[in-house]
Amino acid sequence: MSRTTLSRYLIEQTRSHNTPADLRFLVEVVARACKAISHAVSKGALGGVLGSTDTENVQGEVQKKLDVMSNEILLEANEWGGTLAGMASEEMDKPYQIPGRYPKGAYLLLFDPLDGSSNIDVNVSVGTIFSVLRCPGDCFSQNDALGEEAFLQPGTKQVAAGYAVYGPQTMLILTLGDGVKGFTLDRELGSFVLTHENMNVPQSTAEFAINMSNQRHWEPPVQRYVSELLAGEEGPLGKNYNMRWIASMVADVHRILTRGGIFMYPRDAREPDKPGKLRLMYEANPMSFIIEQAGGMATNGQQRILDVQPKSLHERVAVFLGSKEEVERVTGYHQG
Ligand SMILES: O=P(O)(O)OC[C@H]1O[C@](O)(COP(=O)(O)O)[C@@H](O)[C@@H]1O
Ligand SMILES: [Mg+2]
Ligand SMILES: [Mg+2]
Repeated sequence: MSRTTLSRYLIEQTRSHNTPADLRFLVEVVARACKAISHAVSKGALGGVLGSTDTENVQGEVQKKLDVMSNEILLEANEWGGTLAGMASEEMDKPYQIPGRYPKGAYLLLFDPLDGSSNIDVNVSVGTIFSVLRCPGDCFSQNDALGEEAFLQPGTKQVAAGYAVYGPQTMLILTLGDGVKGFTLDRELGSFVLTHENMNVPQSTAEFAINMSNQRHWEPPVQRYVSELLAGEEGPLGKNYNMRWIASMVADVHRILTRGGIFMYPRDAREPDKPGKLRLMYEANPMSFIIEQAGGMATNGQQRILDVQPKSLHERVAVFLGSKEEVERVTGYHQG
């Protein structure tokens, strides 16, 4: 029996679900870039790709060499194809303008080129997260420059989202708004092959993920919830919970997509003007779209993440996502 590659899946989607041909091409190009990033990541010390640069990104974080390389790979792969009006990245201050020599298209691509950078040098899974929006009608200003405003759309407007995880296997997880598919990179074939037909997040779980070292900074609803998880069978939830924290959102979310769980990165008291660590546009929105499409739930404690109206490109947001029962519970604790 022939195997379903990503290309074949996308062509079938074009036929059966009217996925536009330019969106199909866009996803294929992103997948090709992820293959190149996977290749670079796998070289490790042999390829001289480990370690940091002497630059900082707009968030004030020191950039790893692979953060910069992955960003460049994604820009170069996507700028000429004629599907995009512009791109935005966690690693770039301002939106990337499609060079004048290339045709422009209808979509906006946003990405976290390398998620989990702190894990690169210790050979733990990292990934790439991406989100696709339509460029609104008034996308370009009079001088043909693409402004930040075009990107400031709530997550409900995403037409596609996905991530690649560079782990023991390289996988690409994709949603076009019709469920979640998982593809595994066949290195001999050079193609992503459909291996996970319908990814579903179990409704209930006994596994949680949070950076416990921040406990003293959390707000009361999260303090309450996590203390109940830790109380186990003797506590109000009446069961024992296990904990996992990989510190790469892609890897933590991938585990949850595979076997359930709840992932939390709450806002805390350290930087009151920043609601959490994770970025709404590059991390929270695409992951929330995927989790919801897989039957899970994603909130910032107050509301559905996909409904948050972004005010700036690099905005941060608190994140609670995964198995519905637990996300509902901790969200409820925020609401009194
Ligand atoms: O350092 P901490 O608190 O464990 O934070 C880990 C979180 O930060 C992130 O690494 C942020 O992503 P980047 O590596 O893209 O900056 C998430 O992937 C992860 O969930
Ligand atoms: Mg990240
Ligand atoms: Mg990153």
